[in-house]
Amino acid sequence: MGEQTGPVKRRLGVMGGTFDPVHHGHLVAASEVAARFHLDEVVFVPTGQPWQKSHKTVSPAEDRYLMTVIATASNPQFSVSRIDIDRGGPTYTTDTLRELRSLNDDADLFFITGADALEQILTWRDTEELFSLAHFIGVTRPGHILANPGLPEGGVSLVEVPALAISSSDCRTRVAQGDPVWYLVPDGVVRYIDKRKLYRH
Ligand SMILES: Nc1ncnc2c1ncn2[C@@H]1O[C@H](COP(=O)(O)OP(=O)(O)OP(=O)(O)O)[C@@H](O)[C@H]1O
Ligand SMILES: O=C(O)c1ccc[n+]([C@@H]2O[C@H](COP(=O)([O-])O)[C@@H](O)[C@H]2O)c1
Repeated sequence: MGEQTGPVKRRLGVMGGTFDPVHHGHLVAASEVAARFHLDEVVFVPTGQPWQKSHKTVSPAEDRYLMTVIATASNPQFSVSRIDIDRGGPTYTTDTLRELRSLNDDADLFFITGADALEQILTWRDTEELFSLAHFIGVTRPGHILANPGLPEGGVSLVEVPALAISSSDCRTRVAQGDPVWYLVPDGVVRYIDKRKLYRH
């Protein structure tokens, strides 16, 4: 009798973030991980309420969602999900991944995170469950050391991506000071920030 093999699973990348605004660092990280890990798709998931940023002012979820749609629209491998925004309440990645698993039962999930976020991951909610829901991929980010801070053996891969020293906070500060953000964020996002007068204080 021949060996029984199940159907080949889709490989779905998940890029969670506040995306206030989304910038080329996010897009390059997603694109590089998609290529290295042979992902079929990367879904960007803007946070609803990022509870660890509750001391900061965060732009309305609809603005962050629309900027993410604009930034990813030209790439057929990228999509954007509203699940964290529509769920309401503080955003926990365990909820995100559970929901994505039930919506994509034909897929294995790969959660993409920068070195700074990976450093903090043990402070997230329900960390024991977290690593059973997806494989985690930590990517390099200028100014942060990419290391596995005691995370489960085999549950995390560390990947070097082209270094882009861009952060959303720096983009917000630049707009507030009247400095350009052209080429730090996609052109459509520059125009959206301008149209909605975001980050001007
Ligand atoms: N330049 C970058 N290179 C690689 N990963 C990045 C980069 N910028 C952000 N990330 C990762 O993308 C995810 C979402 O990041 P987030 O939306 O918080 O952007 P940010 O630039 O870190 O924002 P802020 O400056 O407001 O904290 C996180 O996992 C973060 O580590
Ligand atoms: O699950 C948690 O407790 C948790 C705590 C902090 C951050 N996260 C997730 O980490 C991703 C990056 O978050 P941020 O705040 O750096 O944009 C995003 O998907 C967040 O929902 C998740």
